[in-house]
Amino acid sequence: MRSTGLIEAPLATVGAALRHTRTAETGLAGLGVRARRLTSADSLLVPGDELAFRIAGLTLTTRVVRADVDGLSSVLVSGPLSRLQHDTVLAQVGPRTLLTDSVRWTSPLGPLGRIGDVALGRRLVLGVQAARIRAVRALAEAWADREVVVGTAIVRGGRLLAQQRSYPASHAGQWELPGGRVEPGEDEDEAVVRECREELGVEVRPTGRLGTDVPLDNGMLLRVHTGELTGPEEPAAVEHREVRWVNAAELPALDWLETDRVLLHSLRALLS
Ligand SMILES: Nc1nc2c([nH]c(=O)n2[C@H]2C[C@H](O)[C@@H](COP(=O)(O)OP(=O)(O)OP(=O)(O)O)O2)c(=O)[nH]1
Repeated sequence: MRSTGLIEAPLATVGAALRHTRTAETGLAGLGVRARRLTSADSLLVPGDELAFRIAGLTLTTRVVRADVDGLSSVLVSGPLSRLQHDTVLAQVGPRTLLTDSVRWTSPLGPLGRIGDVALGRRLVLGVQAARIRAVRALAEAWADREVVVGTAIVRGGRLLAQQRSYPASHAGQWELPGGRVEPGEDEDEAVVRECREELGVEVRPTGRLGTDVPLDNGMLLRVHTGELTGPEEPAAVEHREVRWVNAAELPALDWLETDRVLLHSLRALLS
């Protein structure tokens, strides 16, 4: 079953809304479907997260297998179906984002199950898809006007540059990506170049984007760009406690800011 929706927000912002736990939980409440996250407590879903859905007295559990800027996929872990595959694919269409949601499932009951599919399953799935698209649209369109904080993923020789905060006390010692607020009159690439100069004393060329946006508690959106060093300077900790090049295996061991943890799978993919 396939449903589509056009959303007035950039791809990375729609990707974040799609990953937001609230989309799964409250988006479906109106249909009598109760959704509950079973694994991590982060606000954005990450691969490996499991969700339990209660529908008409039955429980169905799914696991997220992909959560990236181009969409979200999950598969059945347990429940009264023999197979379930849910894929949401996102594509940028000018300033908007096209969302295509497909659900494929196999009923375990043979011909009898197929009758049930037509009578109940299809109507329910269409309702669920419409509710999800409404929930994603509401969040993404509300977030689209937020101020942006750029983060920069600089990679060299299979290692990512991470920096350790020295302030405020609540975050001192935690790791983040170089970056900061986009200032008035500046675009995101310019902010990446300026922040890397100020924080690391290096020249960086922005090369693209990574992962979905991440909503911050301060009402802003964290948006990660990729970049490469173009000059001979070595990155130095100007305002930070330390800078470090980390490989894919070392990545999860650092004490990252909570917001950055939901991007680790995208950063790891960049290193491999
Ligand atoms: N630079 C950066 N900021 C991040 C990351 N993750 C994350 O939540 N943030 C947050 C921390 C801050 O609230 C905000 C970044 O703002 P900023 O770098 O201008 O730093 P700040 O608020 O401490 O302000 P300032 O005094 O340095 O100007 O975004 C990240 O990976 N890199």
